[in-house]
Amino acid sequence: MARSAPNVLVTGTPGTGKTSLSEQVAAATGLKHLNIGDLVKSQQLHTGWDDEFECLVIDEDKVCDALEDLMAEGGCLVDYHGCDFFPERWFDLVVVLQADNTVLWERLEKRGYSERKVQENVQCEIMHVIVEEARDSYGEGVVHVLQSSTAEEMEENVERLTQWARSWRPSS
Ligand SMILES: Nc1ncnc2c1ncn2[C@@H]1O[C@H](COP(=O)(O)OP(=O)(O)OP(=O)(O)O)[C@@H](O)[C@H]1O
Repeated sequence: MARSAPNVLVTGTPGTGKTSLSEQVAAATGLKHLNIGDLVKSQQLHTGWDDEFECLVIDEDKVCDALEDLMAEGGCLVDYHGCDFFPERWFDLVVVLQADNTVLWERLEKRGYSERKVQENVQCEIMHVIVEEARDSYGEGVVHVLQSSTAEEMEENVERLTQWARSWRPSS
């Protein structure tokens, strides 16, 4: 069955601005913002805590099961720092946010992350890990990389995604 509204994935290294962007686009378009980190916690879609990486270990199968019906309906804005385990067929647009390394370092430090965790995330950004993951997992025309270091860039990204969602039409 064809979706009546588009599904968008907003991905990128932690701290690049996925949640801030998704909240504003959802408010402007009526798309449903699904913050996967929050969903994992509230619905216990994990297998426990990883001491080494200082995070919950997400149960990818459970997350996909929990999302399947919503994604089939369409109109979802999925916000998560990984993207290779979602079915490719779910998304009409995949946005990868990137931020300047120094800016990202400061944002993560401000959150109270340990120095090691900040370093690992900034390293991930430098190596373009999520961009590569997105390009390996989704079609060329679907993946768009957007910069999100400044408030102006955030504003432009909100505007771009809002316009895109408003002009999207189901394929016949
Ligand atoms: N383009 C931007 N300009 C200025 N500040 C920004 C920008 N993007 C994000 N921020 C700020 O950076 C911080 C992290 O943003 P946010 O929580 O949206 O990131 P995230 O990618 O969703 O992180 P996580 O993956 O950990 O949930 C917030 O304080 C937010 O206000």
